[in-house]
Amino acid sequence: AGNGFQWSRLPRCCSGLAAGGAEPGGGHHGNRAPAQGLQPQKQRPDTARETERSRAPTTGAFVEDARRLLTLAYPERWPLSAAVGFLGVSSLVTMSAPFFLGKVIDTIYMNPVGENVTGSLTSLCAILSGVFICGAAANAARVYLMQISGQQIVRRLRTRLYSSVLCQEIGFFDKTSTGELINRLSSDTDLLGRSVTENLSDGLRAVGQAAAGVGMMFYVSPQLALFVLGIVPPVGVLAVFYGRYMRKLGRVTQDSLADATQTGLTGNLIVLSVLYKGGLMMGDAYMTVGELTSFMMYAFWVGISIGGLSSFYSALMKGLGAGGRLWELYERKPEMALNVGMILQPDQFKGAIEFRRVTFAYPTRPEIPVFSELDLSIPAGSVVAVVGPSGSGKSTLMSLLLRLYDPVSGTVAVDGHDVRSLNPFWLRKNMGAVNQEPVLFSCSIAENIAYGTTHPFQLTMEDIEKAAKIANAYEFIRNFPKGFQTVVGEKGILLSGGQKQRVAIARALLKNPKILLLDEATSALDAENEYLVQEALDRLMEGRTVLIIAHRLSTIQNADAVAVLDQGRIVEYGTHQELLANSDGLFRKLVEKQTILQNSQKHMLKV
Ligand SMILES: Nc1ncnc2c1ncn2[C@@H]1O[C@H](COP(=O)(O)OP(=O)(O)OP(=O)(O)O)[C@@H](O)[C@H]1O
Repeated sequence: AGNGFQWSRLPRCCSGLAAGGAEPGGGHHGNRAPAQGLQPQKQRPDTARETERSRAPTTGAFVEDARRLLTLAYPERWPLSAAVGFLGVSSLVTMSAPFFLGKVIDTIYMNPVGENVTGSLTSLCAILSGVFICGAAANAARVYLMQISGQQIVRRLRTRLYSSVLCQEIGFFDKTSTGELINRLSSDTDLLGRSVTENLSDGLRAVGQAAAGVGMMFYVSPQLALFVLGIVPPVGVLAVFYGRYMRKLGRVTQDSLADATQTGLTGNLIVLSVLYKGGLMMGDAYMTVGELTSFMMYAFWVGISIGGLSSFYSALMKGLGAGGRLWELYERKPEMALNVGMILQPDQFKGAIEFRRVTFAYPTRPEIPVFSELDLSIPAGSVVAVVGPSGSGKSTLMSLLLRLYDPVSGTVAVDGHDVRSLNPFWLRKNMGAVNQEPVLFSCSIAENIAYGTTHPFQLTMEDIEKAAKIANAYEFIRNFPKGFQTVVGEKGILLSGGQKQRVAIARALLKNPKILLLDEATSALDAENEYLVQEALDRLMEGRTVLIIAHRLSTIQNADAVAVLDQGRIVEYGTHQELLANSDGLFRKLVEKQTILQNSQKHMLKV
């Protein structure tokens, strides 16, 4: 770490897709099998919980969701408790305001004519101003604490969710779109975070204020309070019928207008009735003007609080809805455990590969088999080129070998061991992959080269430079003003195709895998770049078992054996010469097609 890299910035992709995609040091799963001989494989996790979640929501599920929410908020219990305390103070001040404002009005009205009210009015208003300022300060403290706690909860939630996403099997990403995952991570976490903080405190405040408001209405005038409570239900019923009638009259799009009219009508009727009854009571000297004002203000607060409760309810439901989607991802166990299973000792690990009667279909298309009873053997240390028409499954062979997917039947074996029994983390650590579009990350070239090695902390700048030299990448990297510290942009966008490939080759060289998977998908490299990449690849291939998706005749000619893939099986297998000798064979036809293509290109160039 002393050479200036920011290791913490290296992406920790659990799936290990890139040439060096394995996570150094066992990652955060921590259940890495000890490196001694064969280790037993653990049971595959069940997905029962997932099925359970997809059922219709029940009271049990609701309670369970609420429990999860509370667990999430638990680490923030102290700031949240303080916020609830401040909430109590500010609500108390808010709810005492109408009472004291009523007193101020009575002080003004009730003083006998000619008496100086300045003294008592000034002190009352000064005290009240002080109390209101304290209430506002308590409210500010509540908002601050709620915001901070909410952000902490969202951060924690996002971190957990993100690592859960990284640990899923590849099939999961075939089914789930990136946009959906980003939505889960950004807006759903935000909704949920807010529902346990802001919405909950708003809800608490609404309940508290409604209860206090009703209580104070009774305190100020029990008679008027009883009268109001007596007329609210019938007026409410009236409003519902009126609203329905409006809806029938209007189109569906005018629903909100009908609702608004209904609310306005209900409120106005209630205010009118309070003024009527209160006015009569004042006339009979049962009530002062200040008391009637206080009463009206409390009635308003009760109305506002009940309105707040309904928006709190809808916000809470939104939060719970977002939670339902989040927990599913949060608790999803990958169908393929990442870091359990056998690890082969160096003396047992030779790198022989065998596909035995493999039948496979992608999980998203189970009805379309890619392979049916496919057999292929690749002896340790040999180079086997796979050729075949587009879509015949050449890349799929590699995916099965990396155990990104499991076959439906048959086995994929490394040194005689079914890859399902091997530790995927270990397996991927010992496989390198270089393809036309290498996976580069938006960090420095040095970090990209070092990514995926077993002990990145022990690497020196010399190691990285040496790998870059062998990969024919050193020269172009040195020519950048920042050299190895050049940041390559998202997916390495600031590098050319050939440069990206050479960085990927340097990365694979450092990783030093026993098995190499090459996909030389027809790339649009110019002659010089192609030569440099080919030379680097030749160096990389030395002394390894290589499975190569071949497009160039030169590669096919140099391979120890060529396997021709068609219709889900290996239809021809042998050396280049042997296959070429079969005039009816598919290989011969593929080569002829390519030769024709090359001739036509030559012809076009001459013209
Ligand atoms: N993730 C996936 N989910 C579903 N089907 C897939 C997936 N990846 C590939 N396929 C399908 O599987 C078949 C084999 O694809 P594959 O990419 O292995 O072929 P290929 O021989 O490498 O093709 P090419 O030479 O064009 O790259 C194709 O029909 C393809 O549409």
